[in-house]
Amino acid sequence: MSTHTSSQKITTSKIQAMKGRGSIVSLTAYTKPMAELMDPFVDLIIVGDSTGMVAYGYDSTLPVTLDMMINHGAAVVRGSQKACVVIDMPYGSYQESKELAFRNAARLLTETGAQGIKVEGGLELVETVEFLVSRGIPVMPHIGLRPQHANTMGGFKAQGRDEAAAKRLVEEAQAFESVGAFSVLIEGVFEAAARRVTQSLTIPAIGIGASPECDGQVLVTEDILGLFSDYTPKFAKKYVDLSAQIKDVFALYEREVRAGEFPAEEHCFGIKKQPT
Ligand SMILES: Nc1nc(=O)c2c([nH]1)NC[C@@H]1CN(c3ccc(C(=O)N[C@@H](CCC(=O)O)C(=O)O)cc3)CN21
Ligand SMILES: CC(C)C(=O)C(=O)O
Ligand SMILES: [Mg+2]
Repeated sequence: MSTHTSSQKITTSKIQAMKGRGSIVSLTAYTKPMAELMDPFVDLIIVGDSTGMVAYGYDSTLPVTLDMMINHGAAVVRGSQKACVVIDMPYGSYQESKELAFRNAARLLTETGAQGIKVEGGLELVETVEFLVSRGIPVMPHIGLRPQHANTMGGFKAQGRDEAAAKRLVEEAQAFESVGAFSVLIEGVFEAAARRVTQSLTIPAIGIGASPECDGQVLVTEDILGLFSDYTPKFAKKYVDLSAQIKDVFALYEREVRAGEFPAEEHCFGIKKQPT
């Protein structure tokens, strides 16, 4: 882990100051090589607990542990020069008490070098966010569709459809802003609600499946690359089908090995001629 704060690194304060200055660009990453590839193009890298579903094959994000997030977070930090890195707190690591939330959030920052953490919640979490921010931890609350709450929300359902729901999202976002959140993430929300939330804040609202009304956009990287297809959220645009290209390479490799065409001479340590 780097012990010096690099001057070119985008801080959470810089992300906060990007409100109203054009769209903030963000993607998820779980590994060093992927972080390295996206770093020049994004302002913010989110180490998402979606890794549980994307990389581990779980059918929800609930089994993801703090240790998993620390390992992925440290890998992503090693691959990022410039982008701000924010790590998801996994289910069960912050809901019980603000003290436990602080202890676990501090581990995420100190053991990875990331700049901030993200927690899923509503008004019940405002006190915790205040506790963390006042003790030096930049926090991005995640509102709207909250995958860690799928069991009590009837699955992965879009949020903020009616007036009451939109009003509640605005209340939650404003409460988080008032206790010092540097930004909010808003997921799976109807456009009108997303617009109201974004316009009601002086901190940026970064959206996933929350319309172009937000101050920035994030998507799960494997979704845009065509590397994940267990399910496809409506909002996940597939820019390329890398799965097909990877399968072509595997098929070619299989053919060459079975045909004895690989390895060729240039891939071998040649047998040294014995002096006779
Ligand atoms: N690969 C991946 N991409 C994601 O965006 C993502 C994850 N994993 N894991 C964590 C959560 C789960 N997410 C999801 C998963 C499924 C839907 C989905 O299928 N939604 C349907 C129904 C919406 C509704 O009924 O209102 C859709 O059509 O989008 C949405 C978000 C978003 N996050
Ligand atoms: C919404 C995204 C950034 C997320 O929380 C995840 O990937 O886990
Ligand atoms: Mg998440």
